[in-house]
Amino acid sequence: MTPGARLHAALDLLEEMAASPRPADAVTQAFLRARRYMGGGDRRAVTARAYGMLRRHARLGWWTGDGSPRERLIADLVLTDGLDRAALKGLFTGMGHDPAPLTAAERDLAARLAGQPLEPAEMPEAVRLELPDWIAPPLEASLGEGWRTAMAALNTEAPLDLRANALKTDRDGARAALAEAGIPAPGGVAEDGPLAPLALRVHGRVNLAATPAFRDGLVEVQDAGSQVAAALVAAAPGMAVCDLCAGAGGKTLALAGAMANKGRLLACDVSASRLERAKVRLRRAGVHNATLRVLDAESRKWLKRQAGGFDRVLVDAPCSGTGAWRRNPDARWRLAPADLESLQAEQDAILARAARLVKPGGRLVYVTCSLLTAENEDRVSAFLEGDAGAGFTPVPMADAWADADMAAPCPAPAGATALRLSPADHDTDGFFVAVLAKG
Ligand SMILES: C[S@@+](CC[C@H](N)C(=O)[O-])C[C@H]1O[C@@H](n2cnc3c(N)ncnc32)[C@H](O)[C@@H]1O
Repeated sequence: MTPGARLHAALDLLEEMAASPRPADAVTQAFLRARRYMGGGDRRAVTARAYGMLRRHARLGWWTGDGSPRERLIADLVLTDGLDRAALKGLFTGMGHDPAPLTAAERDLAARLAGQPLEPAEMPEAVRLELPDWIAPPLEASLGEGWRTAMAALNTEAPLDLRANALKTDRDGARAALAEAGIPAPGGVAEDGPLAPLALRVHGRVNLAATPAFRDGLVEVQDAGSQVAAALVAAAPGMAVCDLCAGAGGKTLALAGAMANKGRLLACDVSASRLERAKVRLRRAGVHNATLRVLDAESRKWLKRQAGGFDRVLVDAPCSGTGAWRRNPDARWRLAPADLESLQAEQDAILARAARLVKPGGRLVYVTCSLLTAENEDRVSAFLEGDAGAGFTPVPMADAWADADMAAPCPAPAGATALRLSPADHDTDGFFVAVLAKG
């Protein structure tokens, strides 16, 4: 594809994203599936432009008066790439698959923006930080002094983190298997990921799904922060463990590894389709001790019978996903204040349901990928103060960390009863973990 044709394809992708209620990654997958003729370099260039522009969405909107995807693209080429009029003309030729030549109004826009910085001093802070106005205050209140740095880190591209599957290999074995498949680039090595003992980190885009290391279940894609959250469950062989919001099984897989396939692992979710995806991943990873259960209207009685049956119950709660904005840069624009309110009610209800499943002497582990106190500390406090939390006490994070057998030192401050991870401070996605013991 010519450079102009790549821009045209990026524009088509951005227009599809703008018109679709679905998340950007789902739209991108469908877009690329429908264009199998595109080579690897073209795909990378097209998605890099589209995702880069998603990360600059508010700033480009500010400059273009919430302009169309095409106006934003022109603004991006001028403000980010520093292209001049002649360079734009060379891309917008209208020939072959290049985009149509600039109109008079578009030429005026490019002239107005020429030589301007992407972030001028007069740009409002929420725009500069790529935040919807309503969420800036609660994020600032939740993160305190370093919130601007945290927001900037949250708007960068996330690396690809993998977890070596302890059921099949160790970290060095997985690294060697990846290297054999040319991952990362030939001659490079997958470095150790932060904090989590089985984490490997790969920079740049790679076709992981095509490697034997992935197909044979030696590695799974999982952010290092998510790996830490799963490790803090401190699941061990022979235990009964329930992953109540298992989704597509990211943490279930890690729990199965920690249990060495021994004991009972129950993975539940309200979404049958996510559990279907978990099934495929569990099979590939060689997990034999997991049972999957879709939670529906009929499940109430069944769950009652499970009361007091588990050494560990993990609640990886549905949440705002603010901590994962590096991976889903469009998510911040799809979140509304009302979502946050209903999520908190859901989190309280799931915690109460989970509490009944824990054995005396067992643990309830509450996890979100949110950075907001309202979904984290406030939910744990509400739980402990309410009837559902009677008999539960928070485990000091240093103790939970020691129980999880982590090699790295505990990153939580001394005396903390919860762990907060963030891209700025820990180089992971944002996560919150609280471990609660049942007396
Ligand atoms: C953060 S995601 C889970 C991610 C998953 N644990 C992983 O590591 O890949 C939250 C999940 O909670 C599920 N969920 C929402 N409401 C639920 C409920 N009432 N009970 C159980 N699961 C629920 C959602 O379908 C979603 O899959």
